Amino acid sequence: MMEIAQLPVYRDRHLTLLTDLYQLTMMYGQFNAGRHEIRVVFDVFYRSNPCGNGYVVAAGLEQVAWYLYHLKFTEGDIAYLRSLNMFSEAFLEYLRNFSFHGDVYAIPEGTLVFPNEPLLRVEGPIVEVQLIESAILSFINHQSLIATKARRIVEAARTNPLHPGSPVIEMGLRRAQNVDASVFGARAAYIGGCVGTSNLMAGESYNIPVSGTQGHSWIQSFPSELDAFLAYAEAFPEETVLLVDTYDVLRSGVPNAIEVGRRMRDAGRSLKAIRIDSGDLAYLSKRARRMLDAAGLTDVKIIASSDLDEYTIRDLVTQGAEIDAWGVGTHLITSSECPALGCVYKLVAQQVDGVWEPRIKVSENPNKVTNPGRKKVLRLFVDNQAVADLIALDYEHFDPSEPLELFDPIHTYKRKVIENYRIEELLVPIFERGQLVYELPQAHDIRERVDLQVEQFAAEIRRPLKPHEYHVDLSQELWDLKQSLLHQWRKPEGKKG
Ligand SMILES: Nc1ncnc2c1ncn2[C@@H]1O[C@H](COP(=O)(O)OP(=O)(O)OP(=O)(O)O)[C@@H](O)[C@H]1O
Ligand SMILES: O=P(O)(O)OC[C@H]1O[C@H](OP(=O)(O)OP(=O)(O)O)[C@H](O)[C@@H]1O
Ligand SMILES: O=C(O)c1cccnc1
Repeated sequence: MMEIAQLPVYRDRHLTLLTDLYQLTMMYGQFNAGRHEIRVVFDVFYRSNPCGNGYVVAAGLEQVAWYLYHLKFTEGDIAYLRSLNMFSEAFLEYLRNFSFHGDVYAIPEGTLVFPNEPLLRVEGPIVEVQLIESAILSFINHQSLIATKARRIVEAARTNPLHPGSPVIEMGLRRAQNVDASVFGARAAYIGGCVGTSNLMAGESYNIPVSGTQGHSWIQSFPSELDAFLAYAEAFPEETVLLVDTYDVLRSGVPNAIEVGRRMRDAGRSLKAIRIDSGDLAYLSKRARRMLDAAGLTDVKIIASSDLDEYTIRDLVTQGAEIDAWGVGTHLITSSECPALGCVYKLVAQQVDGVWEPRIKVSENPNKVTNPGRKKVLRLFVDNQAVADLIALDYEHFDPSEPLELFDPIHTYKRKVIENYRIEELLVPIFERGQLVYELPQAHDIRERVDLQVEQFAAEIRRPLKPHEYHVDLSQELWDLKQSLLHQWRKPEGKKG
């Protein structure tokens, strides 16, 4: 954790009051009633995949770990809370010694996850676990969303038969919703599969490869486009990328780039790439390719940028665009098509006299009824393909040598039996009694994990449009428990917890 605390993105940070006031009002109410030590369990989960995707790439856990590790109220925080005239001095005094003593289990970053399964399970004294809801959701919602969007864009770029594996570079800093969205967004984009970022703070913080070309201002500031290109090639002889669309791509930009390319070749160097940032990218890239090839500059790559997203990239690929690499900003860093992931944080169990009691939130909408109890998430594999995730109560045991009947928790007539399966338990310990027990992986290791994860799922689940729904089922015991609690709370008098 000390290493992470030194990362530029976390330097001089203090986020304890990054919470909603109602968390403090609930904490105070519990404290006032002498209930603040009651132990509870909350689950973090979302209900539907963003952008019509078939899955989400889990991300944001590192930020959660940093936040919980550093959670404490400063004198400044306490003075501000006092100024609200809502809390007693006894409560403010209690906050002075506050820190996180709970347990956190989480699905590691870079794992493919699905609706309704707990991505995090947080256990601890109710006041502590309540305070952290807002910040945890903000970290997980943001980074998981951007990692998922990035994955969609990267997968689109990989469909290019002319340039298989053509890389995507994240360049959205200027369009991101401010500092954290840009830096943590760049991290998430890298986890999702981008090869690098233009954002230096993200590069410095997370060891993400950085890259940069030049803007139109560079070209405009010289007497001619050729002068600008030559000066750039002089300054960066090993990494010369020339922006060719300031005046006229085919009449001026590409011919000038070819001139620079020839001169570099004569000097024993090589022009690396041109970048086209406007116009019809299919037409211009094909024409530019022909012109470069005709000049013997077959190694010069073509980078495209200009309001790209996964749809435009796929479309350009089908048009046979000669694009070797993609620079993507706005639509990636803001996930403009689907601007929020809906992770929620729900109370699922509470300790009463030392015994865990399940809790449920009832809703008219069956999809919104929560899954009660302390649970685990099991991923079931048959022949190394993930076939379903099973949410079960944490004490349940499954013997993979015995057949297992799975059923849809809403349409229970939909059933299937699996045999000779393998189980992977997804939730791993992150904090135990307030101590960080998890070694946080590097961003590039998480990125590699995504590639491995994706291979475990059928193509039907991964396709970008109307994917097949991956099964997330409940164990029989959990389903029975849910039904019994539902019946109990739907009785007119209900039962108070
Ligand atoms: N061949 C193509 N097929 C589909 N979409 C394309 C193609 N070429 C470019 N696009 C997309 O069309 C849009 C063009 O944007 P816009 O009309 O703002 O003009 P522009 O060419 O970027 O010019 P400028 O940056 O000078 O305003 C971008 O989103 C770009 O990604
Ligand atoms: O298009 P995006 O996916 O957001 O990618 C980043 C954009 O940022 C830069 O544009 P700039 O700020 O100079 O504006 P402009 O090119 O749109 O004029 C760059 O030239 C890209 O076009
Ligand atoms: O390096 C680039 O080309 C770049 C960086 C940020 C935004 N647009 C372009």
